Amino acid sequence: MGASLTEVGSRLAGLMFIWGTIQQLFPYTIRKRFESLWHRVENYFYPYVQITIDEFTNGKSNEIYSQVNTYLGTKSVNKYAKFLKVEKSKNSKSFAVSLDEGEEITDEFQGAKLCWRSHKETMPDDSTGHRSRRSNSVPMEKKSYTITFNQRHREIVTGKYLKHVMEEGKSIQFQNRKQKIYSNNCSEDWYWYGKGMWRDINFEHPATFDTLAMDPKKKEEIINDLVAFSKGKDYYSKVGKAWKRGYLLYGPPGTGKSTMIAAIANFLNYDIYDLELTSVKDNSGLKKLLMETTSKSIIVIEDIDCSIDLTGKRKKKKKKETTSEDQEEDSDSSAEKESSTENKESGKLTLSGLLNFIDGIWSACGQERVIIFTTNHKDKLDPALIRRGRMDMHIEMSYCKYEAFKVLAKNYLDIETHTLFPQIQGLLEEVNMSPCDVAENLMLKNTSGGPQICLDKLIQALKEAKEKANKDSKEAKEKAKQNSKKIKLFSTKLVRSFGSLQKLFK
Ligand SMILES: Nc1ncnc2c1ncn2[C@@H]1O[C@H](COP(=O)(O)OP(=O)(O)OP(=O)(O)O)[C@@H](O)[C@H]1O
Ligand SMILES: [Mg+2]
Repeated sequence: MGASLTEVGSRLAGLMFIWGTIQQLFPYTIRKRFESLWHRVENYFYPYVQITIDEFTNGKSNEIYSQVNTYLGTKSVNKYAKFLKVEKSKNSKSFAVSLDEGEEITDEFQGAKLCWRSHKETMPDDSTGHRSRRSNSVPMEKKSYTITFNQRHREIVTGKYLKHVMEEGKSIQFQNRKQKIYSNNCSEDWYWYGKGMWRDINFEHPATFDTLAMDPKKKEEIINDLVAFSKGKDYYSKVGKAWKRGYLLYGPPGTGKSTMIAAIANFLNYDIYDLELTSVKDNSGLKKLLMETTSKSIIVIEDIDCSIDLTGKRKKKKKKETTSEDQEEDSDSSAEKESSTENKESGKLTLSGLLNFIDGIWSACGQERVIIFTTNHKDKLDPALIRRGRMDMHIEMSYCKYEAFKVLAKNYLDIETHTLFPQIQGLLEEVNMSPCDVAENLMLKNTSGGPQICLDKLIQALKEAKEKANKDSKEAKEKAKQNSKKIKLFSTKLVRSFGSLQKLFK
């Protein structure tokens, strides 16, 4: 296509000269006829349309250019283009390939053949106002891509193909970017790259669903739910729901709630916003934080029962400092009753503010978002906070059972079976031990020892835990017995004194 263009150009110049003469010599109606004839002749000799995509438009970087650049980079690898460039930016996981200047590549879409060409012009010194601000050794460059195609494919290209290129480019860029974890709770001297209310750092947690120890059926259910969610754009818009999903992870400490969040983030390739509610001043602060989050992200509130007082008052920062008073208040609270009074309270973070954050009208300001709460005490949470629709899936992270142990044994010791497994299975049915504690025993600290040493260590720990549990339950029974004796003694004394009182008054 490229070689014939010069030849066609000289023919066109001749025809333009003829057209100029016609315009001067003939009246309007005749000129109109010539005009339509001219277009036919033009289309006969050169039936192509060309679109230019500049790197910058009106001084601002052109988003389409970068998406086209990424799209063509992946195409060029398959299409055997000869002159390529490789770049790696700070925020991407791997390098990106792109076409070198002057290189051409062809593409096909729904029967249309398209020719892409990369261009670079070095701008003269006085051509731009920005020139003076730049170092003299770095000349200003104008980069662009052109796409040339037969005009009969104009509709396909402008209507569908360019959209396809942009979406593909965007998706490749998204997959290739480094995941981030954002926090709203950082000291002033914390090292950070971002601006605004969130501070970010690269997220590089190795947890995946393969390394997560839990019941395989439950795991599969969660994975299926996540897949359905991530592919659910059309479904959510069809049913008129904001494209978001809430997960409540609950269970004792060390059962893998935080690990599950990391596994979900890695599975979906989403960024994480770790929201520390104790650092949020009031409801409007919460709204501002929400507005600064991006789509395709997970908003996490860990230990939700310790973060905000359900009566609307703020709790103390340290999570373990819940007093008995707090607990009483919690159990009495009801979100529906509160919301009316809380809304009147200004300058505070309230439960109704949090409910609005999750599924109020503002929560739809970004798409494809997952919200995750974690708690050790599901029963302490207000039902309004975790009702379906807000927290769509309630996932219990439980003590380590045999199936979960097998995952840990494979991850930590690289074994799928062992003669000690049946004994461990029996013990795990009797003893409550968190995956965290099981994993600690499986750590190969002395590599020469092999799996046997770790499994023996685990059996020993399980036996000790069993003994302790038996002892504790015996002590508890003994205490209960003594208490009931005391109560009996007290009640007989009470009956006796009541009897003697009755006699006295007779
Ligand atoms: N289900 C699990 N699968 C794999 N590893 C686990 C699992 N549960 C715990 N672990 C291991 O134990 C460590 C602690 O787990 P994690 O922080 O996820 O527990 P948690 O439930 O969030 O605890 P807490 O309630 O105290 O926040 C993790 O670093 C991980 O290595
Ligand atoms: Mg945790």
